[in-house]
Amino acid sequence: MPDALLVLNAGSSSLKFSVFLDEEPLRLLLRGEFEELSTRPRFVAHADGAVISQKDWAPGTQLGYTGATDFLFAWGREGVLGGHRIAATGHRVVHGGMRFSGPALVDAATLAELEALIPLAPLHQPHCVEAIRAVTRTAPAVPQVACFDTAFHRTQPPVAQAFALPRRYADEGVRRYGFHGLSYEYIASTLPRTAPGAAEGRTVVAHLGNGASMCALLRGRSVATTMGLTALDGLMMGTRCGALDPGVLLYLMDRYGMDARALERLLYQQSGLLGVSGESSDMRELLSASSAAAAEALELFVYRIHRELGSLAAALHGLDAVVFTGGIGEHSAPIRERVCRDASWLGLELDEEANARGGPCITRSGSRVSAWVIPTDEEAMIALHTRRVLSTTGLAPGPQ
Ligand SMILES: Nc1ncnc2c1ncn2[C@@H]1O[C@H](COP(=O)(O)OP(=O)(O)O)[C@@H](O)[C@H]1O
Ligand SMILES: CC(=O)OP(=O)(O)O
Ligand SMILES: [Mg+2]
Repeated sequence: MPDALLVLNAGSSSLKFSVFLDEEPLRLLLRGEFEELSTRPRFVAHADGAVISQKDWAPGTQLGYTGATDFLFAWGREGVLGGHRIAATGHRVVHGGMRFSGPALVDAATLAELEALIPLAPLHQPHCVEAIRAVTRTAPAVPQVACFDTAFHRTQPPVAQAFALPRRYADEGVRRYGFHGLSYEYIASTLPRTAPGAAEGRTVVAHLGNGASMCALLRGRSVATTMGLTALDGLMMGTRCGALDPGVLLYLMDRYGMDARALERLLYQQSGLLGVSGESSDMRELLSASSAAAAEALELFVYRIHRELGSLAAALHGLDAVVFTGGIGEHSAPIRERVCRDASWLGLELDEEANARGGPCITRSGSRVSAWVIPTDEEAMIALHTRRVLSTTGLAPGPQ
């Protein structure tokens, strides 16, 4: 009987999980999510498209990532895994800093390094560190593998990773890292099958979810991306501001006496779609809202994507294809349509019907630049990395 691989993706307020069977190719057994972990926790698990388990906690319950992980392992022992043993847990870890350019087996030293990177990803890193600690406590014999959002971008040329700051800051690691790398890596791995021209050429992938970024791929390798040292830079996001004149920070500090924590709250949690609309960080809600502020938030969201598309096309010295992915990129035809219309000067001719259908190709047959909708799967990428690390470190379990 094949072993199971558990994948944990700790987001800013949710914990997504998947269980894959270690077959060739990997087979998804079930997946699910905990939402609103510190306010109104909910758990749901799906298998073969149907809900197999659900639980709601009382409003105000502080389940947290530790409580969620403990619950998940206890639930797993109730028979839902059909006797498959969990051979390893793979985690999405947002920041790998300078040290990690590929997945790594977690030990005490690795965990300490991940913890030291918390200030660089305050919305994400504390949660994956907490999930790793919880698994260590609940299932100490299960090996854990950290898979980094930053790793895929380490192929970028030095100039794309540089800030124009005095050199000593770069030497201590103040440079552009980029994120959503597991998503981009997954998309790059599917291109030869789904969009062969894009796989061989100059492609910009737009990962548009709660967090949003874009990546320039040259023959499937990252050469530039919109996020930087932290997951704040680049596009406007659900609650994050994206690119900002650094002078704004100086102004806010002088004018309002804001310190680092106050700026962190403002830039990570109160800005973006939420800040500009004053209503919601959720794209679905804004698309159905009627206020002028919601319309302005959408206009700015699309404008920023278009501006970054031009910039990444410049980094690629041209453009052959655009890929939309992430919750918004995969599901919002109106946002894709607005971006593609703005990008018509690049030679992108939208096929409205194909776009309304959700693709995969959403441009007309003669379009010089093609555009695609490709669902991402960060969890599958993590499972693949986890399996590889297990086999290269000799931890892959033998027949049972
Ligand atoms: N049908 C849809 N139309 C428009 N936006 C959608 C749709 N479905 C999901 N979204 C948006 O996707 C975003 C969440 O993206 P997702 O990639 O799931 O988030 P996360 O970054 O938390 O993984 C939300 O803004 C949500 O409103
Ligand atoms: C890095 C990042 O922004 O991740 P997410 O989209 O999950 O918030
Ligand atoms: Mg995401």
